[in-house]
Amino acid sequence: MLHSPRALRLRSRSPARRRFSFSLHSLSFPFKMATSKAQPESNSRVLILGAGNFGSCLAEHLGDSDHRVFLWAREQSVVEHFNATRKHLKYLPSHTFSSNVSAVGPALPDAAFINSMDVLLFAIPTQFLRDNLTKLQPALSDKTKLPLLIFVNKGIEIGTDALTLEIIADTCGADVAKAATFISGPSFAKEIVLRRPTSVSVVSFTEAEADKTAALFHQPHFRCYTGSDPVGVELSGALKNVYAIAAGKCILYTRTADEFMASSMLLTSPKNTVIITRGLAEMTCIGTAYGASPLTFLGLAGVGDLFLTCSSSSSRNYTVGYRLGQGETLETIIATLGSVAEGVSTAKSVRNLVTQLGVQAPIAERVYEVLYEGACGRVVHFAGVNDVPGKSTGDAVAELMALPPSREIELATIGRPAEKLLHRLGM
Ligand SMILES: NC(=O)c1ccc[n+]([C@@H]2O[C@H](COP(=O)([O-])OP(=O)(O)OC[C@H]3O[C@@H](n4cnc5c(N)ncnc54)[C@H](O)[C@@H]3O)[C@@H](O)[C@H]2O)c1
Ligand SMILES: O=P(O)(O)OC[C@H](O)CO
Repeated sequence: MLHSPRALRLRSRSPARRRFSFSLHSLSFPFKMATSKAQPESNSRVLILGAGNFGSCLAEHLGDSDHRVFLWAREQSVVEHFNATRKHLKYLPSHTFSSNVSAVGPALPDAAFINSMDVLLFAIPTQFLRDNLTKLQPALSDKTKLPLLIFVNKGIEIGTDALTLEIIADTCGADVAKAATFISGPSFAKEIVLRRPTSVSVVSFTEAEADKTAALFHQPHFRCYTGSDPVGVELSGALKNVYAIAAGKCILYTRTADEFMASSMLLTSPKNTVIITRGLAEMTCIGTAYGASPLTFLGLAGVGDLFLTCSSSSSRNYTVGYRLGQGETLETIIATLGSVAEGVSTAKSVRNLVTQLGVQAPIAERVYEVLYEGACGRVVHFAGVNDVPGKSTGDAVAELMALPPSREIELATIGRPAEKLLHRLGM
């Protein structure tokens, strides 16, 4: 029997958790900051910016919990079709959305509309966030009346190598960045709509904002665990996408003559155990050097999401790797994927970060080289023998295999990027 989602949600809600297990670099931050308006338990007015896979799914999730949800879509046809049929033209096309979800757009909502919201949820791919926040900034200028600000994108901005926290600080100021909350973790959009059990990390520099976000989202099939390391959670979500491309790409080698080499390196059982384990080590090294807590990478947003994304053909990033392995070009894959795979752009920033931080991340570097310097999925017949100029997937594997022995994990806590960021935020 299906209980009413709201009844279940209210019944299962645990007392607000007040104790955070970790503060960035074990510091506590006794600063004054803007926090959002008090949130009602239900009937919040929520504007979701970005009506793609995830924005649409989260609209349904919150609509399910008795909130009044507005979904901003950039396409007139999506807005009209949604409001006429309660169906989305592109994502979940056969699903009928809750009656308390409606679409707005295609223009960005104006300041009066924004100011009537309790919650703004950004489900826009990372590369487009700066532009949209710049346009919305005037509506967010009164720091005493900020809505709850939630970000679910998982990527790093190319060109600047900025985390979302920095993009928010650049466009809307330090107070808004400090109040922002980030949701990340193993969560496929469609599975949330199907009410499959999902658990996520919900983090903010401002504990009260993370608590409000958790209360807003928490349902029996959607558990929220709060935390205070947005830098680590952001890096986790962005980096796991790069390793998912590597994991998808492994499939190539089951059918080629260099199977032996690949299988000894990558295709143990389960197939991508080594990618996941070494990927986690690389993520933790990069994150710790950046200034995040190594523990964050052991959480839902870290190993949890890495494991899911590296193991599932439902993942767009894994699919990119898989299709590269089938011999398709990156251009064709991007043009036909129908949805964003953040790892493709994030691989560029990760390469810069790895160089800047001086850490070892050979898998991430090989992913970059295969995506941008190589044959993009052209099948090579023998490892190390390339049939086209540039880095092939076979060469990448051969290089990884040929690395000298090294320590399994070595964490350097340089922490300069995070320190710089905290300083900018006045923390
Ligand atoms: N799909 C998932 O299961 C999932 C889960 C967790 C996190 N995420 C993250 O959420 C973010 C969005 O993912 P998605 O799956 O919804 O992607 P998507 O490709 O399905 O949708 C992207 C949306 O962004 C919109 N968009 C494109 N260009 C834009 C611009 N210039 N300005 C504003 N909007 C623009 C598109 O119209 C579309 O509605 C990504 O960072 C992704 O990593 C996705
Ligand atoms: O489809 P992907 O690869 O973007 O993964 C979606 C989510 O991040 C999984 O948690």
